[in-house]
Amino acid sequence: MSVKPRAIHFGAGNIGRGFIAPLLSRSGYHVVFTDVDKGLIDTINEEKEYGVHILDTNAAADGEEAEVQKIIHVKGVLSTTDDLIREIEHPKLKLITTAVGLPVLDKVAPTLAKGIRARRLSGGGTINIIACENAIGATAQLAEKVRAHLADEDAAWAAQHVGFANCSVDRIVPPFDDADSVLDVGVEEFFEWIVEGPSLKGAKAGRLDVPIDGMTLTDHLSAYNERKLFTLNAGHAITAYLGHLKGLATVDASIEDADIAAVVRGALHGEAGAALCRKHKFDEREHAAYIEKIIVRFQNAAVKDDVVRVGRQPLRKLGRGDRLVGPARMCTEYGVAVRHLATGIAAALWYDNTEDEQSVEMRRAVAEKGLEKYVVELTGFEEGSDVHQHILKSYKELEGWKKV
Ligand SMILES: NC(=O)c1ccc[n+]([C@@H]2O[C@H](COP(=O)([O-])OP(=O)(O)OC[C@H]3O[C@@H](n4cnc5c(N)ncnc54)[C@H](O)[C@@H]3O)[C@@H](O)[C@H]2O)c1
Ligand SMILES: O=P(O)(O)OC[C@@H](O)[C@@H](O)[C@H](O)[C@H](O)CO
Repeated sequence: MSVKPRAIHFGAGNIGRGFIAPLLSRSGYHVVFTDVDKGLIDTINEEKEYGVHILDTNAAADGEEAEVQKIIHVKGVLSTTDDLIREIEHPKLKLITTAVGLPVLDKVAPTLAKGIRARRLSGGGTINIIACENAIGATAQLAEKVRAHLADEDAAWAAQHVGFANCSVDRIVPPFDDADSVLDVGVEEFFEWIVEGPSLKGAKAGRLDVPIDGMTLTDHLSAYNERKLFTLNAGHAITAYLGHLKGLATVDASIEDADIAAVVRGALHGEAGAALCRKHKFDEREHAAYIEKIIVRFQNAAVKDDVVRVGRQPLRKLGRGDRLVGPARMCTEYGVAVRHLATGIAAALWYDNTEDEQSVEMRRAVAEKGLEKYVVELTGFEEGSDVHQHILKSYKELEGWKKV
């Protein structure tokens, strides 16, 4: 039996293979991927390794090959089988992470509850669970869903032996098919994984027994969580929706468009940024540099990220606490006028992609309910309010941006 500490990662997709597993692996964990996709799990078990290609714009411009980091000795188990429950019982298991998409946590929760019960009955030790999804408090949401499936004695055991820590996770991992193996992923060089330290359980409270190289622990996660979602993801979404409207396929091509860049900079610097600095007392100059670094990441032509990936599930992205409406609401709370964020919200409402179920549902609702009422329903901004008026005005203006 391997003596290495083990980690199970739910979701062997882009962020799982391209970000979380590489950090776990280089920190000495044996990584077990679990996924609903049987083909993917079979391939992981056949190949047992894959490459992470670092997509660096400067290297690409100089004609250099991308650096490839090999991730070795990985294993896969299908998430719908009892093999996964046996993995959760494993005495060497220390950590469970997820990157499956926020709505999928509903499906992961009953499996985790079953695994936690099995671990208690088999005398297993303490573990930590971290949901690496783009949302504020994703792990707390998962914890609540798991507890709903636990019997009292299992919940009492979990309260002692299972740490649920929220996190903020940042690395752009686009669709990638430039390699021979389907398991290979392409990633930007940058990454940031910030985890709520006080929620972790182990030999020493507030830290992992086996630390992860590249993970930062903090006591102030909510500030970092909002900073990332309301800056990177807000800017990313606005770039993608405006790019899509103009018929552009990638994020780098979209941010090169002067009209789009002006909206993104306006939304991030003067609006979301101003509100974040007021709320969290971020240093204004440092925050401006944080924004500009993000814009350089969007410009990375080696990443070639797809606006359709970045714009996926527009209704989730238009959620009241999410990347567009969330910062707009924070602006109104902190006395900052909302203009460019209103354009971003309007651009999201224009997002028309028949292959995206939420886009289809949203465009149908715009037609059936009328834009005025639907904006109130989605955003909570009252009809006639300043932000509501600006969303409507931008929506009309953006019609002129549409590629004919
Ligand atoms: N790609 C990025 O740049 C990036 C960066 C930061 C955070 N994230 C977040 O990470 C999460 C995953 O994003 P992604 O880009 O890796 O998506 P992805 O589609 O590439 O991967 C998701 C994986 O989850 C699997 N999955 C679906 N249902 C499952 C279930 N019930 N059990 C186990 N596995 C299941 C899918 O088969 C897929 O392999 C999302 O919440 C996203 O917001 C993504
Ligand atoms: O994953 P989503 O759909 O929440 O958002 C799309 C992108 O903005 C996102 O995946 C970013 O690439 C990522 O958050 C970078 O850290």
